[in-house]
Amino acid sequence: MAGSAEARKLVYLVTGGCGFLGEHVVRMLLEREPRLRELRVFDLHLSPWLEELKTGPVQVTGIQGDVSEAHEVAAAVSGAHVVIHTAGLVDVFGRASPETIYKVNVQGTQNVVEACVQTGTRFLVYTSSMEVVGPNIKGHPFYRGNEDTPYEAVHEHPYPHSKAQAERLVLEANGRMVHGGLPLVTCALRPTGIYGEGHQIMRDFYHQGLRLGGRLFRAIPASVEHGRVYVGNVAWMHVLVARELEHRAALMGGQVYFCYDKSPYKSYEDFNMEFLGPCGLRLVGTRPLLPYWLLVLLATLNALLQWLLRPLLLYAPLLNPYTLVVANTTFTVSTNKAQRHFGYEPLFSWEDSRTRTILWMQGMDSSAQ
Ligand SMILES: NC(=O)C1=CN([C@@H]2O[C@H](COP(=O)(O)OP(=O)(O)OC[C@H]3O[C@@H](n4cnc5c(N)ncnc54)[C@H](O)[C@@H]3O)[C@@H](O)[C@H]2O)C=CC1
Ligand SMILES: CC(C)CCC[C@@H](C)[C@H]1CC[C@H]2[C@@H]3[C@H](O)CC4=CC(=O)CC[C@]4(C)[C@H]3CC[C@]12C
Repeated sequence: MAGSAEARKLVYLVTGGCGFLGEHVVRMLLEREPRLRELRVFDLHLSPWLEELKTGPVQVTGIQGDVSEAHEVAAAVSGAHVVIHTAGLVDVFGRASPETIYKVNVQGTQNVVEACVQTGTRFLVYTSSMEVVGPNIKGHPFYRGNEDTPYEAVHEHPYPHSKAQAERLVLEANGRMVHGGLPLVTCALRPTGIYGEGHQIMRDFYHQGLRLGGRLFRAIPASVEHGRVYVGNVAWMHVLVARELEHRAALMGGQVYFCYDKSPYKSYEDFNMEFLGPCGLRLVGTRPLLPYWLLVLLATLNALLQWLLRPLLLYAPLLNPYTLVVANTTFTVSTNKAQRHFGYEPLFSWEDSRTRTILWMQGMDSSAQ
C-alpha cells in the first residue's frame, strides 16, 4: 500500500526548492517518499519545470516568496509536517552585500525556525555547509576529518559567518515547544563542495575553458585535497534525515552531519577534470603555472578592483583572496556518522555520479550549439 492514496498523508516544504540542490531534493522526495501528500516548493523565483511535476499523485504547490519576510514564511510553513530549509544566498564572490547575505541566510533561517514554532511544525532539516567549519583563513588543513575533529573555525567572510550563525540558530531550536505542545526536532547537514547536474560553477569553468581554446591552467597544487559530494547523494541524505527525524528524535535532534559519498579525494581542479576532460578540455601543467605569491597578488588586485568599480559596475571574478584560500587549503571529510545514526548509504556510486554529471555537461554543450 506504500504510495497509495491512504498512505499519502505528509506535507513537506522545501525552501529554495528551485535552486541547484533544492531541485534535486524536490525530485528525490517525489521519487522516494511514498508518504508524501503535498510538496510545497518555496523560492524567490519559481522555475518552469515545476509545472511538469504537477501531473503526478503528489500535490506540488509552488510558492513564490522570500525567506527574509517572516509572514511569507509562516504562511508557507503552516500545516507542513517537515521543513527542509535549503534556501540561501551562496556568495563568496562579493556579488551581494554582507547585509543581504545575513538577511537571507540568518534572518531567513530565524524566520523558518519561528514559523515552525508558531504553526506547530515539528521537524526541521537545515542545509548548512562545510564552510561553517572551514577552511579557515589561516589555511589550516582539515584532512579527512569528521564531525568531532577539533578545528579552529574562524569566520571573517560573510557567507561562512552567516551559515555558522544560521546553523547555530537551528541547533539551539532543537527541543523548543512548538504550537500544540510537542518539541521541535532539528538537525543540520553540512555538504562539502556539491557537484552534479545544474552546477553553475562547473558550467563557468567549462565556458572559460572553451574561451581559452579548450585549456585550463593549473592554479592549485595537485596535493591539496578538496571535499566534493554528488548532488543526488546530498539530496538523498536530506530525504532520509527528514524521514528518520521522527523515529530517532533523541539520537538525531540537534546533531550535525557532514554530507559525504564515495567521490575521490582530489584537488578542486583535478576533480573538475573528471567531467571537463571527457567534454574535451585539458588541464595544462602538473604544477601551478603561477607562483602562489602572484596568485595572492592577483586575488588582492581583484578585490581592490571590485571595491573601486562598485559604484559603476559589479566586478566579481572567481579568484579573490577568500576563494584562493578555500581552493588552496586541504579540507576533506571521512566519517560514517550518517550511516550510524540513520542508515545512510550513498544512493549513487562514484561511477554513476560521474557519468550523470558528464552526460549533463555534454547535453549542455549540444544545447548551446
Ligand atoms: N553549492 C554548494 O557547493 C554548497 C551549497 N550549500 C548550501 O546548500 C544550499 C543550496 O545551495 P545551492 O543549491 O548551491 O544554491 P542555489 O543558489 O542554486 O540555490 C539556492 C536557492 O535559494 C533561493 N533563494 C535565495 N534567496 C532566497 C530568499 N530570500 N527567499 C527564498 N528563496 C531564496 C534561490 O532562488 C535558489 O533557488 C544553500 O543553503 C547553501 O548554503 C552547502 C554546501 C555546499
Ligand atoms: C581560480 C581559483 C584559484 C580557483 C577558484 C575555485 C573556487 C571558485 C572554488 C574552490 C572551492 C569552492 C567552494 C567550496 O567548494 C566550498 C563551498 C561551500 C559552500 O557552501 C558554497 C560554495 C563553496 C564556498 C565553493 C565556492 C567555489 C569555490 C571557492
